Amino acid sequence: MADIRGALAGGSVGENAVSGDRLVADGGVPGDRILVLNPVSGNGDHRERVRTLADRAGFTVIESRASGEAVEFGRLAAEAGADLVAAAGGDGTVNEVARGLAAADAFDAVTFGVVPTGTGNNFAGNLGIEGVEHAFEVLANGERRRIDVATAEEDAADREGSELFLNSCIAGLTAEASASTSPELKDRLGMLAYVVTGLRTVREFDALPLAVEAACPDAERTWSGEAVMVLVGNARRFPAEGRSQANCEDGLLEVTIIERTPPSNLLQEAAVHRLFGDETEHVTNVRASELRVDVRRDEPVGFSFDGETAEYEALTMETGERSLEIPVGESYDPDPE
Ligand SMILES: Nc1ncnc2c1ncn2[C@@H]1O[C@H](COP(=O)(O)OP(=O)(O)OP(=O)(O)O)[C@@H](O)[C@H]1O
Repeated sequence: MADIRGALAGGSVGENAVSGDRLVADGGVPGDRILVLNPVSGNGDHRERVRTLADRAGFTVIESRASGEAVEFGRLAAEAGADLVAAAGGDGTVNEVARGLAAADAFDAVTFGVVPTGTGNNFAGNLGIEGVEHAFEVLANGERRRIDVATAEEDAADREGSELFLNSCIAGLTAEASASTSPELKDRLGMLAYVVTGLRTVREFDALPLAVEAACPDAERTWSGEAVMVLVGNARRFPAEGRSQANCEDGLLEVTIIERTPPSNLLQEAAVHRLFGDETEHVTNVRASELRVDVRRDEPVGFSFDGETAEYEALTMETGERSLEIPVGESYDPDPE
């Protein structure tokens, strides 16, 4: 508790003076509702609106000032005893705050709220949360479901790397694809925008020699070969048609492996959509409770976890079934198929 009071009082959280002063003056628990706000997500025009609605709903607002800070604030909020911690931002901010809750080992103690103020807001969309005002209605009255949380651990001996994703993980993302994905395309296609850009910019030497091992409900499955990307969905799947929301209460990851094909086949967005069809020979789809992705070359590969990138050589992913309580919108479907 001292930590978050220190953060609030010490001015390390930007313009949180009003709530911070009041809470510190109280000398008590800094509110049982804390909202971590990314003021620059999306087009950055949501700050005052979110603050007003959050204030009405009784939240203490903490603003992130830099990348990564929302992880720390999520952890501090949970350690301070908050029982409702919300993230206002895009998928990246939601991911950061959830990582903070994980670091505090607080998934069983905290309800997590999502206020979509990012560019793609893919995770919020998959939970039926349609906008900022709607998010506050959902926080007040939405049905509270327990959602799977996916983790990825590095397979190195020292096991230093550990990641978390709520929505999706993409393996094989080049730095250029990640940097050159336009906000317009992200807005239109969500995470698929990275895939489209990735496939458009893929070059001969970008092929990924991969070995994939998947623990599927019926059997172990293995795949090896040259891939362009591996898409792993927790709340998101990558279908040819129909809903892109996955069942995110089943303890399973939706895995799509896109094999390398001649680049000319991958240039059109329509072709990318076709790629996800079941009939194509270039795509493998499996559902897995655990997935190991092993890169069979010397340099590491770019992975995007809910849009935040990091490099690894080998990762084992799994889901914690129904590990985090989140209020969801009316259109959320626990079993979208
Ligand atoms: N004050 C800040 N200044 C600069 N960057 C920040 C700040 N606070 C957070 N960030 C970073 O902003 C990045 C983008 O945030 P986020 O992913 O939430 O929004 P987005 O990219 O607009 O939306 P989406 O991921 O849904 O498309 C994250 O990496 C986050 O760490």
